[in-house]
Amino acid sequence: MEPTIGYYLPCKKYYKLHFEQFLILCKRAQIKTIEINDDYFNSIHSQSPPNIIVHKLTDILCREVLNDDKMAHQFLEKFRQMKGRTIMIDNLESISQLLNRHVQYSLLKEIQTIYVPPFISITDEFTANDCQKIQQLLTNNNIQYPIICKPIQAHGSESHNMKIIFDSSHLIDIQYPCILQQFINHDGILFKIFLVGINDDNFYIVKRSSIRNFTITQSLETISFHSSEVSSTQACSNLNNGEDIIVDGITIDNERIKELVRLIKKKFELNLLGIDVIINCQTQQYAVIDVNYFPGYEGMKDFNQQLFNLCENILNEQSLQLKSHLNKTIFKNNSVSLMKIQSSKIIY
Ligand SMILES: Nc1ncnc2c1ncn2[C@@H]1O[C@H](COP(=O)(O)OP(=O)(O)OP(=O)(O)O)[C@@H](O)[C@H]1O
Ligand SMILES: O=P(O)(O)O[C@H]1[C@H](O)[C@H](O)[C@H](OP(=O)(O)O)[C@@H](OP(=O)(O)O)[C@@H]1O
Ligand SMILES: [Mg+2]
Repeated sequence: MEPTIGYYLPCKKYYKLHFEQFLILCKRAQIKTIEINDDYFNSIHSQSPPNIIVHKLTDILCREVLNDDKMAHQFLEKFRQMKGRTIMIDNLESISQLLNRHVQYSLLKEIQTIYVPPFISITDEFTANDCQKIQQLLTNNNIQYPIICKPIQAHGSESHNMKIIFDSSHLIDIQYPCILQQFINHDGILFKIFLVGINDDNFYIVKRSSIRNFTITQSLETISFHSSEVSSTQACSNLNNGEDIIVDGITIDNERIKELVRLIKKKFELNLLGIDVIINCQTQQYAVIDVNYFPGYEGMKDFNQQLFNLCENILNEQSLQLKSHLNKTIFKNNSVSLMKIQSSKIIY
């Protein structure tokens, strides 16, 4: 029977990735593909589940975990019920660890050799309205101005509105629940590391524009921005470096990134990852500021081929395991019948 790959991708993601190219590669390799949607689940009893499911369910996961949405929960349960019969790229529990910035950063911090800029989390109204208390927490955690305020939710439309705050008199501007993180001057350059987990070496580094350096000599008004304004491929913001500031010389050490990728992949047990790294322009320290599940892979020309290779590897492994299982069963059955023959010989 030909193997099957199921997929669930929001429409926007499907087109952005040119996912039809992945489907063509599957067809050429005689791998069946099927879209996983309500129609699929309504007819599921008449078919065996796919060998693999590729998905971006982060929006639905957010609705389930953070908003306690019943419909989202019911939909996700259908995927969970396939556990053991289907390999999910990737596991829903592993992805959930990235949805809340506090959880994500805390897990990253557990990796001793990885630097995450210091942060605190503001999750209750009482603290959010008490600027003195927030300042105390910042001081206790050795966090200096400027700071960056990020929504605690890491995925979805509401999660990319950020603020840069320059002094304690503007702590009133925070929007909770959020994390407040030390702003690191990094010469306005961001490195996006895109990973397709065939092996630890399989990553691709893209350089993007980012927020320019700040030197605080006086109190500044809070700056609000959307992360795509400063770091998307089309970004052209007055928060970026001006054209007169040349930062082309900044490079990143491939070996250090390789180790960072290995550690983060192992920690989160995920195959499709985007890791955002900035380099502190004073200390040269590498800082991980964000880990995204199933990012856009913009700039990586052969993403669909890479994803196909990953799926093909998994299918090959599955079929090897099945063969060895069958061999064992045949061997076991043969020995059972041999024993029967021998025992019947004894009897007769
Ligand atoms: N600690 C920091 N110091 C300096 N700049 C930062 C820091 N954290 C984030 N930034 C800047 O803010 C931008 C958005 O931050 P972050 O990546 O956390 O947001 P996001 O909305 O989750 O991004 P993405 O679109 O990649 O999911 C970064 O691209 C970078 O330019
Ligand atoms: O620039 P990248 O490839 O990192 O862009 C990502 C971005 O990191 C966000 O995480 C988006 O994901 P959500 O937070 O889940 O909305 C991605 O959106 P998507 O529409 O491609 O799934 C961006 O690609
Ligand atoms: Mg993110």
